[in-house]
Parts: sequence; structure tokens; C-alpha cells
Amino acid sequence: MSSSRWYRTSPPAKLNLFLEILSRREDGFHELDTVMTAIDWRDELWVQHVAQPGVRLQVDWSPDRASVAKAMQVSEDDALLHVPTDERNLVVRALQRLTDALNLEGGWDVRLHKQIPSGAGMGGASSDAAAALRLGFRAAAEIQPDKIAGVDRRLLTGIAAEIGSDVPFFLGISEDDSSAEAARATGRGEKLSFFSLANPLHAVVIFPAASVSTPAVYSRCTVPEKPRSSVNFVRALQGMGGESRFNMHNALQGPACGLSSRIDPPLKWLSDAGLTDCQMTGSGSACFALASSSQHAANVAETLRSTFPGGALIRSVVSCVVPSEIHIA
Ligand SMILES: C[C@@](CO)(OP(=O)(O)O)[C@H](O)COP(=O)(O)OP(=O)(O)OC[C@H]1O[C@@H](n2ccc(N)nc2=O)[C@H](O)[C@@H]1O
Ligand SMILES: Nc1ncnc2c1ncn2[C@@H]1O[C@H](COP(=O)(O)OP(=O)(O)O)[C@@H](O)[C@H]1O
Repeated sequence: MSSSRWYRTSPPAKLNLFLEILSRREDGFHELDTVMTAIDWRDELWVQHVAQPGVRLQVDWSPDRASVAKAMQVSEDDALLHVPTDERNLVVRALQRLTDALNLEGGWDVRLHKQIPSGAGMGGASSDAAAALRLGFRAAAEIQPDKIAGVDRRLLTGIAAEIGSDVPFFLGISEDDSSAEAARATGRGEKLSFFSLANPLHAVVIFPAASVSTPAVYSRCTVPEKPRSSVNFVRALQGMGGESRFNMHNALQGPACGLSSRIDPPLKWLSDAGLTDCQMTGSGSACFALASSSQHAANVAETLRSTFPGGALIRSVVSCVVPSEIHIA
């Protein structure tokens, strides 16, 4: 009934290239128009189905907690490095809901190696949750196929949207079509139109060792009288706009900067490094800037790692397809 096989994947982070607030909803959420791309800054997740009910999660930092703490200039027990292992972790929540929805027997042993910082606006927890749903569904199809018969992917998208607004994005289009790197998301983020980028996007990302609360940022935002639309932005990313530069936008940047003084320095340092298209991602605190090539991004990231004042995680990244490959061992 249970399998000793481990299912593994490497959930990617995301960057919000465009984010506009359209309206405030009765349920406390905001209607958005946002454009996200997956990037190759990844966690690593292993899932194994076992006979014992429940979800047991072990979390480590990769390559190790000490080196991540050192880069961020914080102690190893700093809150920035704390990742819950109980139902507050979206991976645990995802596997619990999947088990209930499919009426599966048994439970799950799970290992998570974190690299994506939390409270960064990079969607790490959401991406881990989507990966857990994909791995759990794949394992269930093998060990209890009768429970999967007649169940389609809409079950996963439904669970994903319940767990968090950003989780459906990380499921990607489908297991069969995994070619899209980006999506325009509307509604509270769960209504998705995936598309392929005309060219890979290279960027430098700085996480300034400070987390920002997503609800706190949303509570400070205002709804513009004339919200911007991402339609032309998406066309430009698809290579159909005839524009040579992308007009990036993030309506949450102002409210987040009002909450944390740690967001302005990365923006300034990226811009001083000659990267003109730079902004915060999501509700922050990570900031990024587009570079002209992987070499350009790598060079700027290397320079900033030795010059940026204070602790930070700094990386060069490239856009990647949204659903990460699943490995079985
Ligand atoms: C801001 C964004 C942009 O991609 O990303 P992050 O910065 O979190 O990565 C998302 O909208 C975050 O999505 P996610 O982190 O999944 O948020 P949820 O768990 O669904 O909601 C957390 C809280 O954020 C606020 N919220 C979230 C989404 C939305 N469209 N409107 C909101 O007002 C609500 O206060 C909600 O209670
Ligand atoms: N798998 C997970 N990895 C990291 N943090 C998690 C996870 N599940 C839940 N959390 C909690 O979710 C919160 C936000 O994480 P995350 O989604 O990575 O942030 P954001 O996308 O807003 O930067 C953190 O407070 C963290 O404690």
C-alpha cells in the first residue's frame, strides 16, 4: 500500500515583473494584475509515502544553516532562518489536504532543503506547497491508483488556491505542457494565463536579510484611480510589443518601503551598478534588476557580494519553466 520510493523536485522562486492593484475586495483580498516569472533560485523537496498516517517534515538550509546565516550576518537561530515544520508549513498543509481529498491511506515523510528566503516576495513557501501537491499526486497515482482514477488536475488547482493566492502559479500549466516560464495572474492571483518568454530574462536578486509581512504591506496599499494594465507588458515579454525596454511596475513597493528601511539600499545599489530596470518583487523585501546576459548578471552579483553593506543573499538568476522536473528514486 505504501511505497519506499522518494519523489524529488526543485521548486523555483518567482519574481513579480509587474504588479498593479485593481481593487480591494469584501473578503480582505485585493484584485491584482500581476506578471510573474519563475527563476532558477530553488528549494529542494523530497516526499515519500509511508504507512504511518500524518506528515513528518524535516527542514534544513542548503548548503548549510551556518553559511546562510553568515551571508545574512545573523545568528543561526535568527527568526529569518526559522521555517515551521508543523501545519504552519504550506508543504504540510498541502499534503494533508491532498490526503483528505483523495481519501488516501497512510502518510508522508518529507525533507525540505531551503535556499529561497522567507518573507522575501519570492514565493518560496507557495512554490514548496505546489511541489508537494505535484509529488504527492504522482506518488498516489503509483501506489493507490484506484484513488486517482477519474480525478483531474482541477483538484490540485482547487487545493492550491485554498492554500495561498500564489500557489496555483507554481503548479504550472499541466504535467504534459511545461514550456511556460511566466504568467499573467488576475483575481487574487489564482486566475492564470501562462506564456513563454521571447528571450530568457537574466537578473540580479538581493534579499536584504529582512522579511516583510505580506498582509501588512497589502493593508498599506491604496487602489489607484486609473490602474495600469499589464497587457502591453506581456506582449513585450512575448516579443510582440516592439518595445526595447520593459516598463516594470510594483504597486506594493511604496507601501513596503514605508514598513522597512531595508528595501531602499538594494534598489540603490542595483541602480548604481548600472542596472536601470530594478524593483522589489511581490510584497518584498527582495529586490531585483534585469541584466543583459548571464555573464553580466553574474559579474554584477559577484561585485555586489563583496561591496553591499550589511548582510544579504545576492544571486544572479535566469527565468525557467514553472513546474520543476520530478525525479523518482
Ligand atoms: C504579494 C504576492 C505577489 O505575488 O506575493 P508574495 O510577496 O507573498 O510572494 C501575492 O499577492 C501574495 O500571495 P500569497 O503569499 O499566496 O498570499 P495569501 O497567503 O493568499 O494571502 C496573505 C494575505 O495577503 C493579502 N492579500 C493576498 C493576495 C491578494 N491578492 N490580496 C491580498 O490582500 C491578504 O491580507 C491575505 O490575508
Ligand atoms: N515551505 C515553507 N518555506 C518557508 N517558509 C514557510 C514555508 N511554509 C510556511 N512558511 C511560512 O510562510 C511565511 C512566508 O513565506 P514565503 O511564502 O516564502 O514568503 P513570501 O513569498 O511572502 O516571501 C513565513 O512566515 C514562513 O514562516
